[in-house]
Amino acid sequence: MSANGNLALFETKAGKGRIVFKLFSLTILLCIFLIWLYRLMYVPRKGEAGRYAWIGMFISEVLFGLYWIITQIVRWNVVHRYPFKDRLSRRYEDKLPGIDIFICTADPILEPPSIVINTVLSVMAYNYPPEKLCVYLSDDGVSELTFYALLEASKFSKYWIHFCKKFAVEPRSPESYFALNIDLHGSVFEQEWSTIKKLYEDMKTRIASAVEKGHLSTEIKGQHKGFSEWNSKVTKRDHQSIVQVLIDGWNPNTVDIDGNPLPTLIYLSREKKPQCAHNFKAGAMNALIRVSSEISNAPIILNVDCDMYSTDPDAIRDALCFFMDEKQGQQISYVQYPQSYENITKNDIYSNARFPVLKACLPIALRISFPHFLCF
Ligand SMILES: O=c1ccn([C@@H]2O[C@H](COP(=O)(O)OP(=O)(O)O[C@H]3O[C@H](CO)[C@@H](O)[C@H](O)[C@H]3O)[C@@H](O)[C@H]2O)c(=O)[nH]1
Ligand SMILES: [Mn+2]
Repeated sequence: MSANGNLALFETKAGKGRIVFKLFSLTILLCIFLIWLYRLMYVPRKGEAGRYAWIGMFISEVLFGLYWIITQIVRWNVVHRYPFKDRLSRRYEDKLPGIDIFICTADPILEPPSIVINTVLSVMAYNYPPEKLCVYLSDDGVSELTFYALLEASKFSKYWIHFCKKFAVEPRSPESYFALNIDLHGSVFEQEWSTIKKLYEDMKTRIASAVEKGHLSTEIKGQHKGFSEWNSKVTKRDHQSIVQVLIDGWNPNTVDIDGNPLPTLIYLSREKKPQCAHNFKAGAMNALIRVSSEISNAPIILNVDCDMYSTDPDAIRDALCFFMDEKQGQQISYVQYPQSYENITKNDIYSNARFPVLKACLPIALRISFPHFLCF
């Protein structure tokens, strides 16, 4: 129960088996100490064989031991946190805050535009009032192709967001959604599914052919005034700042195919000069904060890398349960979503799926039970 008699927006529950875990952990700690003691007591004397190998082993064991002790800190008092979105809606549906969503991309080859727009579309389609969402794509690769793909995505979003909300589809990255084996029940759904899939495939083909050519036709460049920012002087390490509004959500005429408002969508490529350090993602985030503070200035910022997408359309509402809880919200300034991975090799010998991390460590380290962001 929170201060003014309302039920709390999230709940904290102690994890099970904490005592057993602590006992288990202490036995390992004891073993580590015994190994260190053994190494110290039997160091080979000067001139004896194996002295340096012994000392090397001891140093490694001390480092690994200390690392292990640090990892135990986050597992010591396991708690899980559960957000209550229904309570949030009941109390704050009319007063939900604006959200600025920052997506970072840096290289159109390593992070292909077709992947970047899937990230963009997945966050534009959140179950959240669109007029309160402002999506910024920061492009450190200053790529015309990325800008073109975003322009295409801004047009497709008018169909996609409407389709997602009408049929409550998940996930909201079109690439991942259309890769699912879906039971196409009911004629209305089937018809709309096919229409949207065709629009998506056509868009993908147009983007792929532009990427393959490596440049854009005059016809494409005529589609938006923003293309005029690119000239022969623009290089990845030296260019002026580019800010282009692709969807102006504040304009009442900007609507989806059913007349519903759309989230704002903005392209940003911060200024870069060869003599100034650009500071990678951190530099991009600083630029995003400065630009967004002049445009939307939302009190909450959501940051997503361009090589992942949001798997839960209610992810924002989950985080808001933590920030807006009347009693504890003031003490929370940061919420981390767990990540999981697609495109894993068959037997996942390097544990890229990070099953143990996701199922065992993250809920503990982050102390939340949460929807995921999925990496491509
Ligand atoms: O000059 C740069 C370099 C990178 N990025 C972006 O930063 C993000 C992360 O970079 P990446 O190379 O993909 O790093 P990862 O190791 O995949 O990402 C993890 O590690 C990063 C560095 O610790 C964190 O910033 C990320 O959130 C985390 O997912 C990506 O969206 C990039 O596009 C930029 O915007 N500008
Ligand atoms: Mn990455």
